[in-house]
Amino acid sequence: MKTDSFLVEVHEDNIAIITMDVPGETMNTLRSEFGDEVRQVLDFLKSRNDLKGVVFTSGKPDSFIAGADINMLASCETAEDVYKLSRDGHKLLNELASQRLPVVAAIHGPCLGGGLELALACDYRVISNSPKTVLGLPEVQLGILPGGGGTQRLPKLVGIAKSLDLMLTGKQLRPKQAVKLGVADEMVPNTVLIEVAKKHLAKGKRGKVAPKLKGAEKLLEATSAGRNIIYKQALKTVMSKTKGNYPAPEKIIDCVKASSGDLESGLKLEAKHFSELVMSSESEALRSIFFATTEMKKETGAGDVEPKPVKRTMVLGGGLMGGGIANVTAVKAKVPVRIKDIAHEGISKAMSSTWKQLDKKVKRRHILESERDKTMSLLTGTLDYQGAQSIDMVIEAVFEDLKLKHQMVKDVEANCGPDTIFATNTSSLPIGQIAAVAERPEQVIGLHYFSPVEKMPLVEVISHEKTSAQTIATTVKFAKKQGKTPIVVKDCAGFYVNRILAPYMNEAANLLLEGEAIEKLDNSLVNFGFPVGPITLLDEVGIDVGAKISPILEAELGSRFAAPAAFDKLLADGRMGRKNGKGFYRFDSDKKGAKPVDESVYKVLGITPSPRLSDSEIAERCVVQMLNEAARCLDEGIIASARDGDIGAIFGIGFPPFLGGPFRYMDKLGAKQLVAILERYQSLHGDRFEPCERLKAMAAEDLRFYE
Ligand SMILES: C[C@H](O)CC(=O)SCCNC(=O)CCNC(=O)[C@H](O)C(C)(C)COP(=O)(O)OP(=O)(O)OC[C@H]1O[C@@H](n2cnc3c(N)ncnc32)[C@H](O)[C@@H]1OP(=O)(O)O
Repeated sequence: MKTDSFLVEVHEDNIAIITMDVPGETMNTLRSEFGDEVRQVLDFLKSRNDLKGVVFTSGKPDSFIAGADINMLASCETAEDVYKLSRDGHKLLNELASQRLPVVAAIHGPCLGGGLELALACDYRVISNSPKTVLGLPEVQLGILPGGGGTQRLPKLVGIAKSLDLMLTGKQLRPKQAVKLGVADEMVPNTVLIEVAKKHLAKGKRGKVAPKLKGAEKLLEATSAGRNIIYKQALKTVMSKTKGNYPAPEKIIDCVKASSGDLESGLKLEAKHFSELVMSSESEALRSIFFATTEMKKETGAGDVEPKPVKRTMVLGGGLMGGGIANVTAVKAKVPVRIKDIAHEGISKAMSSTWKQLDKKVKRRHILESERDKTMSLLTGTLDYQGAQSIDMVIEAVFEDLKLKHQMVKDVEANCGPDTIFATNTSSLPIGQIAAVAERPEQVIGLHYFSPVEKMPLVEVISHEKTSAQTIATTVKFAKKQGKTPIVVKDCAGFYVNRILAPYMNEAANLLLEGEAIEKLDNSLVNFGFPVGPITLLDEVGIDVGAKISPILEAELGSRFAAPAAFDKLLADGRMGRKNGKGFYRFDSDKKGAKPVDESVYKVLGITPSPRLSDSEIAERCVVQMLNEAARCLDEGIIASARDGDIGAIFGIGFPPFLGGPFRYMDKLGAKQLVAILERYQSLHGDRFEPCERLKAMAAEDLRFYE
């Protein structure tokens, strides 16, 4: 039998193979409109007494089911609609689970969210050993919880501690991990997936499963007192991470608590919490990030222009940034990269950091030794440009000095091929100025990575006036291969991310000089939702780096960028932050946990801390500076859209994801309200708070950035 999205074939051995293949879609997702089709399938199974079992699989070449359709969730108008959706799903999955035939899910490719919940309602799960196969319940990353029975079925299968870990982090399990945890029963090559799945059917219906637990986990999960310890610890960890800004994790814990009772009550509670979360502003914001990044995956950054292939690359400079860029080029993009440095030490340092990272993965059995060696063979070093003619893209990561960068441009043009792209990883110098000495300025582009390169998801691709569309498209495509989310921004001091970060950091510095204490400043912004506070960030980035960038921004963009003069005193006192172990915090303490403030810094700055403001006042003063500058960037066309501005701030700075980025947050506040706040601060603290024209115009007409 066949419906639009399901094909049921009965093989000679009387085993029914259900293949899900939603027409016209790249990936299968679960939608309420499939309810009738699933019912027809279940009725068909019921009608065939001759059947011995069922295998459920996907017709998509490299994916199983990517979860419930997020668009469908986003279009729900009331919590009641969502509740019904969840309960309808529960009913169908309960029926699948309780019908007389054993069912095996045969999984190859992503099996996420509702996809895994469907698989959990089956008796067994056989998965392919392909790196494309991942299993997980990532709903928490969308600000929701598994609403298809996952909060009840997973704990029954693998225990509560493992379930909480999976659901609270949203992590995706590779095949080996999935089998080890007991989420999947067997891992086999994709070519024999269906055959092996069929073999599991011989075991019949599964019945109740006792999670395979060991040691302390077993002891704790056996008693209600023990389970309470696990819940308490989970809540503590969650709260320390979320600062109460995300409602989903607490509700996940609540549902898992209910999983030790009867299934139906647990499912009802799950549907209730799920429906409230889908309607929450936090989930709306987090969903917007999913939609934006999915959209961005398809964009070239330069319209219809075809990118050129990048088969060979060179990185200039084997320092922290250069080493990181070489790493993602080899590890993620799997493209050969030559690290050119002036000294052997630079090259070997860069190569050994990638070796260490890969070797750790070998030791944890995440990759094979042969994979490590294959990746390492993509990394080579050189002190000169010999053989550089065939390089398609050079990425320079040398010292921030215009003269030096000019020399690099000239060297590359003299030694590489006529089509070689010169990408500069400058964080502050205008690309147009770097390209000024180029014979082929159309092949010069900015490619600004964030530190640590291996971890930070964003890159800014900066075109200057003469950059060609093909250079942009090629660079954007290559950055994506490196696993990055690129935003294309215009050439201006600070580009987008550092430009909106600078006034925020300066405001924190102003507050410090007004007497607010260092920990209080950091805690205020961490409680607001940033991953680290501004003073910690300054220590991490380097006080000297901040001091170098500030005058460039001030000269190009105006006095609102002036860094507090007292900061010169810090440099005079030899304070650069973590890199030289001397900054706002003490780096010499071996105590675990938060680093203590280096109290002597107050003396250097000539201040005595005397906190006056509340956490929210501190956060507001810093954040509105960032918002005002972000609106200016959009107005000036530095970023192409509010969406790019939101993704840039979230992925580059860690702007609180639950607020959806600065533009969505401005829409939430309302332009009128934001302008009023800025004007109040302007009257108190001066013109650096003057609202930009765009915001004033939007306030006058009550406009929003997003429809
Ligand atoms: C009731 C339940 O508990 C609730 C849920 O299940 S909520 C959903 C939980 N699932 C998720 O969060 C997974 C979301 N998807 C992803 O993370 C990624 O798409 C992926 C890892 C599965 C694949 O990534 P990748 O290979 O890069 O492909 P990607 O471009 O993202 O997606 C391919 C297509 O599938 C779509 N898609 C993937 N997952 C989707 C989902 N859950 N809902 C709607 N569309 C989805 C994308 O929009 C894209 O559509 P397009 O081809 O028309 O642009």
